[in-house]
Amino acid sequence: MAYEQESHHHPKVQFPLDPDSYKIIDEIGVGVSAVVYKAECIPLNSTVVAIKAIDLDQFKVDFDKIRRETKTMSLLSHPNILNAHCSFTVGRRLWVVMPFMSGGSLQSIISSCFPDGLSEQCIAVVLKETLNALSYLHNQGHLHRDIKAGNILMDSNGCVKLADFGVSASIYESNSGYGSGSSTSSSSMMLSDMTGTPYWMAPEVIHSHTGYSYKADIWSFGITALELAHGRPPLSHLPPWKSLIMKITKRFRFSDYENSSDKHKKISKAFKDMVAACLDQDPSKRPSTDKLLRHPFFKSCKGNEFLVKHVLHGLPSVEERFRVSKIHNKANIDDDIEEESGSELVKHRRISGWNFNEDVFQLDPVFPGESSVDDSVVKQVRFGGETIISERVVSESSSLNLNSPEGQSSLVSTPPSEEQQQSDNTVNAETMVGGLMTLKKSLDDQRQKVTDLINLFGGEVINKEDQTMQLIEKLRLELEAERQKNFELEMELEFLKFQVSGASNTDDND
Ligand SMILES: Nc1ncnc2c1ncn2[C@@H]1O[C@H](COP(=O)(O)OP(=O)(O)OP(=O)(O)O)[C@@H](O)[C@H]1O
Repeated sequence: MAYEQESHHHPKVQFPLDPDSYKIIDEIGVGVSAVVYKAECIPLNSTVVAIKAIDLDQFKVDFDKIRRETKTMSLLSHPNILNAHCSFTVGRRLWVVMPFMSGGSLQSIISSCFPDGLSEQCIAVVLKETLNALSYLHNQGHLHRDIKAGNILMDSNGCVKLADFGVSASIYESNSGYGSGSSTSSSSMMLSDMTGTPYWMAPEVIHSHTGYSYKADIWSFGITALELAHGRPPLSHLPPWKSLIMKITKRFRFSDYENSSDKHKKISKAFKDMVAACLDQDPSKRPSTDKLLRHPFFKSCKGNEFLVKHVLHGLPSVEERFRVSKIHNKANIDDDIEEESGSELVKHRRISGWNFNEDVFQLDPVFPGESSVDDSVVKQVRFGGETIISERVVSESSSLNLNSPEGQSSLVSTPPSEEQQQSDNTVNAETMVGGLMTLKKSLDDQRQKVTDLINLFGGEVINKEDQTMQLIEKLRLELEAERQKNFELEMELEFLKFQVSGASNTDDND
């Protein structure tokens, strides 16, 4: 076994390092590459634990690195950080045994019980505790790299802990290669290897000029704030690749997250101001964790009992919620399939630009022919005293045209106005290539997810997909052969021409 078993800390309580000591009770979550179980540790009085089983086949695992990092992580200790009990490999999976947090993740809480988000008072408690954890990590010289509601867990006392730091983080990281002091300097390397969904990713991580820094954690923290407030991260109504394009083309702004369903939601000035600071495009302008902790939004913040009363009270168990969400997801997939066949045209129409809709605080797509794209005005929206939106949307003829091969949609922008050019980086080739690589990765991930789901609900479609792929491959080969033949014929023709002209030349000479 390449990875030695590792008991993480607390020498008093030794969690056993073999799978047989654990009795799996229920599935409580699935991530991109892991399944999370509720289990009992039999030799330890059947202590309830959570086990995250990570599929190692998906990662280029560097066991030495994981071992080193888990050692370091186990030395970290903070009331708002969830430390794993131990970890060991089981076949091709890494089991990370950790305390069971009965409330589950904030993501699972909001998605099943608070679809329109939590109240600001609850958010303040959750974020403050998260910030305590993040501040501790940053002050110890560590980055989290995956701040999101899915990684913030709550126990039965309303205590909030930041998770997915340590073993799993180091796996994802060893795969991603971005990070402090990393020898990976090629941005395309960093991007092509990047894992995870992009909604929480800071623009500079995608652009990759500077790589990941503390301030990228702050960006993700800001996105998480919006996620808690609205029940989902900004742009999540778009597929990940589109959210990426919007960021690459700098079309992502703070207000993009607003959708018409929450337009009546009252958001306090302090909250807007705090989030706007975290989501500054310029990392150096984003506040540090310590500065954030002093922000007025966290003044007169309630305690954990408040969360027990307003969030946990009456909440179904995490396993129950997971069961329901699984059924719900399946229903959604069915809906999508139906919708796809019915309104394909609408969904696959090309988009010629984006118009900022001030009334509903969102970006509306503009379809070719509707010609409502204002191609002369630089739109600016002021928000909390700062200019958040500075958008120039122009007609189709000019510059960047990301036309997907399927002709699904395209985003079009023009060269920025002079004053914009000074402040805005224009999209360069490196950025585009990097971004597209990330995009490809994201699409691959999505494809994998869809494949997994299809497998889960019966594999028939897979065969169709396989057949289609085979057909495409066959056609590609045929096309290639055809091209080769054409080429040979052309060469032959050239040769004949040459011979003919050579012959006539000699004739002339004669
Ligand atoms: N220690 C734990 N106690 C209780 N529930 C947990 C625990 N760890 C994870 N979960 C539940 O399992 C779900 C999935 O966890 P996981 O970390 O795999 O997912 P994720 O962070 O949403 O996805 P990703 O793999 O993209 O990071 C969480 O949303 C949470 O509800």
